[in-house]
Amino acid sequence: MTKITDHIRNANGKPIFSIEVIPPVKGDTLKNLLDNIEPLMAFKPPFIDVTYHREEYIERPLPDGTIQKIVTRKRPGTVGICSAIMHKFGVDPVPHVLCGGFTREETEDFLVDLHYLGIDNVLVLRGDPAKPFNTFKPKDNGYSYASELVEQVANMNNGVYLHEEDTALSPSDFCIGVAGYPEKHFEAVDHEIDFQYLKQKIDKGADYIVTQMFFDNQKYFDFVGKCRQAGITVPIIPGLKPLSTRKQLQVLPRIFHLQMPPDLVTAVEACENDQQARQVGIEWCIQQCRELIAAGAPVLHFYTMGKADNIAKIAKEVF
Ligand SMILES: NC(=O)C1=CN([C@@H]2O[C@H](COP(=O)(O)OP(=O)(O)OC[C@H]3O[C@@H](n4cnc5c(N)ncnc54)[C@H](O)[C@@H]3O)[C@@H](O)[C@H]2O)C=CC1
Ligand SMILES: Nc1nc(=O)c2c([nH]1)NC[C@@H]1CN(c3ccc(C(=O)N[C@@H](CCC(=O)O)C(=O)O)cc3)CN21
Repeated sequence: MTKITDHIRNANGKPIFSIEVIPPVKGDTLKNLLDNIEPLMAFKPPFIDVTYHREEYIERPLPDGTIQKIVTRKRPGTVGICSAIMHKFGVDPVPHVLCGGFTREETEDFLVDLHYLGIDNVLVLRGDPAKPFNTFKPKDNGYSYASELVEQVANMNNGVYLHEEDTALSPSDFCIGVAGYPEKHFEAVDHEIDFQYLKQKIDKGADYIVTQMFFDNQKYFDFVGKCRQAGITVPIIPGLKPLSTRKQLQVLPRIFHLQMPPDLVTAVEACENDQQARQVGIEWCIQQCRELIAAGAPVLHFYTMGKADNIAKIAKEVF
């Protein structure tokens, strides 16, 4: 399996198309997901990210007045989907590996499974709070920050597993991606602090950065400039999501803590229906892509969390 950093190197400056998919809700089949991304294979993504979704908590009131807490998982199957993508399309999958919901030992087992399958690329994240909570809580003996998980993966790459009683284990060879926030991670007190923690992830062994989505390229350019100034030399991949409904004008800033450029707001507000908004989202994203490519972005990474027809239209214009 080729590392993401090698895919970038092998492209020799030619921009790469890549996508991110979300596992279907349990009970669904993989077929819809694969059918959806099949048309995008024409644009030859060398890798596809598959998100990971931790457990959620449901609270069920009981007749005796107490509350039963039920733990459930809405979107299981990340590793299976990675394997399917690898074998159906011959594309390198990049599973997301989270701190949330995992002990260190469970993380080690997860990474060992990936290694068995020949999956050597991972995106290492802290992850979101478990629904319905709004603060992140690590599991007992789990990690609070992505940098700690980066360190564990980097240790495994050096043949150092969690427990020294496990002797003579082979080193893994993971290429490690991490998340970066051009508009600051919402929990960070200020840009400076957030930036120090990003630097920490790189210093502990991360090989590249993928950004949170943004709609104003200047945010990405400023972020890259700041990284370079701070001595971060790894590739910085822009993450892009074409706006696709009118509602997203409010929803996306709320979920992902980003600003919508006034021109995009005006254009979407002038739309009479979601079909028109989807078209505005496509055109906006095409402009973003052209400018990013001209500025030398190594990869354009698309968050295709459902229907991918808009991504196909964008890729057709841009690649
Ligand atoms: N489920 C998935 O596949 C994906 C999830 N995400 C998102 O990733 C976000 C958080 O993940 P990461 O960026 O990997 O987290 P991170 O651990 O790098 O940072 C999380 C927050 O903690 C702060 N922080 C980091 N290190 C710290 C330290 N040592 N001491 C104090 N504060 C520290 C950061 O400034 C930031 O506010 C979540 O919002 C999550 O939803 C992003 C992409 C995909
Ligand atoms: N905080 C955070 N959590 C994540 O899981 C996450 C990020 N950020 N940033 C990078 C990627 C991108 N992700 C996503 C997740 C959902 C949509 C999405 O399109 N969601 C809905 C809107 C929200 C809703 O109504 O639920 C959509 O209809 O487009 C996009 C990107 C997942 N990843």
